[in-house]
Amino acid sequence: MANVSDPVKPQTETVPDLYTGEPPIQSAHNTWKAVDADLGRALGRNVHRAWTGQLFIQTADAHTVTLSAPSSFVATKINTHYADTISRLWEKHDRVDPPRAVRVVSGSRPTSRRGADPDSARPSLPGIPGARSGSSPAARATKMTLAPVSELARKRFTLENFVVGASNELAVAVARQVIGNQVPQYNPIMLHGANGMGKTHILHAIEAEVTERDPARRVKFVSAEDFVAQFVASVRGSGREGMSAFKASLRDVDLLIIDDCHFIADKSASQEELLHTIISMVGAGRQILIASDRHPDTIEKASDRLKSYLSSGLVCKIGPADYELRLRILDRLIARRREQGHASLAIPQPARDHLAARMNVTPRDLEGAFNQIVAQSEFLGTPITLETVQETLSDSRYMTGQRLTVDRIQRTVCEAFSISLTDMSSKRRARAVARPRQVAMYLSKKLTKRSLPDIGRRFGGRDHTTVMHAVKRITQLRSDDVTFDAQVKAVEDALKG
Ligand SMILES: Nc1ncnc2c1ncn2[C@@H]1O[C@H](COP(=O)(O)OP(=O)(O)OP(=O)(O)O)[C@@H](O)[C@H]1O
Repeated sequence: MANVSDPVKPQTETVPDLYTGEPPIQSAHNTWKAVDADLGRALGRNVHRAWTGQLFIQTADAHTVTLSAPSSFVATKINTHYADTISRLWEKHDRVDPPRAVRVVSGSRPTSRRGADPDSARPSLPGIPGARSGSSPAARATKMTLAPVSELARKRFTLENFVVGASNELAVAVARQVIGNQVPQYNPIMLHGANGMGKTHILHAIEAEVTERDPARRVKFVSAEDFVAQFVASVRGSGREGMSAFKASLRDVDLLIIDDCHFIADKSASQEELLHTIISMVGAGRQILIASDRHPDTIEKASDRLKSYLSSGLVCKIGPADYELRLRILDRLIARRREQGHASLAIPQPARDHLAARMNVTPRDLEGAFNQIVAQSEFLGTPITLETVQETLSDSRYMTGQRLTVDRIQRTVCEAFSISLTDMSSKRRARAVARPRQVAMYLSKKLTKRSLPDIGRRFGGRDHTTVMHAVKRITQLRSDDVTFDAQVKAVEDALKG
């Protein structure tokens, strides 16, 4: 069995497995195909694409499979949020009997000219390899959730490293308020914003700063996925005591942080448990901080009661980063890379401008493109120029993030006007719903190549004349009403970057 304190070694054990007859690395690849497909379904396409979809098989032997993430940040996020799901699915699909332990490390592909990231020596899934034979999923879930954020993550995800702009300044102010005040001013606090906007960064920064400033203040950070896994495990397996222990582990703290809460939405029993957790924390005067990729009102399948409690304290949005903020994030990335020993790293101004202008989706995409450009220049020993940046960004992976679809327009409009996605296709005619719907139709016509009938179909099967009317109405309103015009322009800018 691989010792997690060893650095990642090339795969050594090539003896075919007695059960499958396949070499371990081959069966690992085959198993991964099935797990990869299931992960997309279990976590949702966006989450999978952003995180677990980036994993690849690093090594495999008869006992352990090592999955590698492209950076220590991605490895940390996967280990703190998705490790249990990966383990569970691996166990389900592994072609080797008994199923192998899985661990996630950060590091480059085996064919790379570079060695594995030193981070990879860290035990990324504490307890997993040694615990496989005897430990229950619940026990493993608990261990994983309690795994401390790595030192590296702690140093990196600080408020100091978080670049503040108009789209996130409220969230940062709220974070500072939570860090500085033991007595909650607003409770619960709900932080929402699309994937990759920096929610997890802020949450980790709060956790780290509170722990450092005041070790007596008990802080618990849990992903919604682990919340569900532990809740289900305690319902199924460990009787009344297990359930009490689960509740206590969440509620007997001074600050409870729950990430990716939208994950709980379609799980009714977990929703109920979350609701009672919120009520209990607020009632006891203990701070609860929750992050989600959307406004509570637009979490489909969340009960009205849960939505109402989630919105009952303070709801704080992190909006899309504008060009100026993206440029400053880029500067921060460059400065950090220089501090890490790449003192000569240089990106000429036109290349920086191009990068910040093109990578108009999220800070995560910007960071991914930056890493790609720097790595390419290091590996090839070539300088970074406007041309090399243009070439890298023409890669389809970066282009797909920017493609404007009716679906993306609808989601962005819903977020901007705080209505639910179902309202886009509903028959509701109240102005609070009908106007944003018209805005989404107008923007779909303006920003995509879709025909009027096609757009109509995507709004609950409406006629093309309805879309035409929406386009006329919004055009008229924009010229009559400057405030409304500014509102629509903000949405359009966010979509175009
Ligand atoms: N304002 C910012 N300044 C510096 N880095 C940022 C900023 N916003 C985001 N990032 C970086 O972008 C990456 C993605 O951020 P993070 O994972 O916190 O997003 P998220 O909103 O939690 O996404 P998800 O919903 O997918 O979990 C991280 O590397 C984070 O450090």
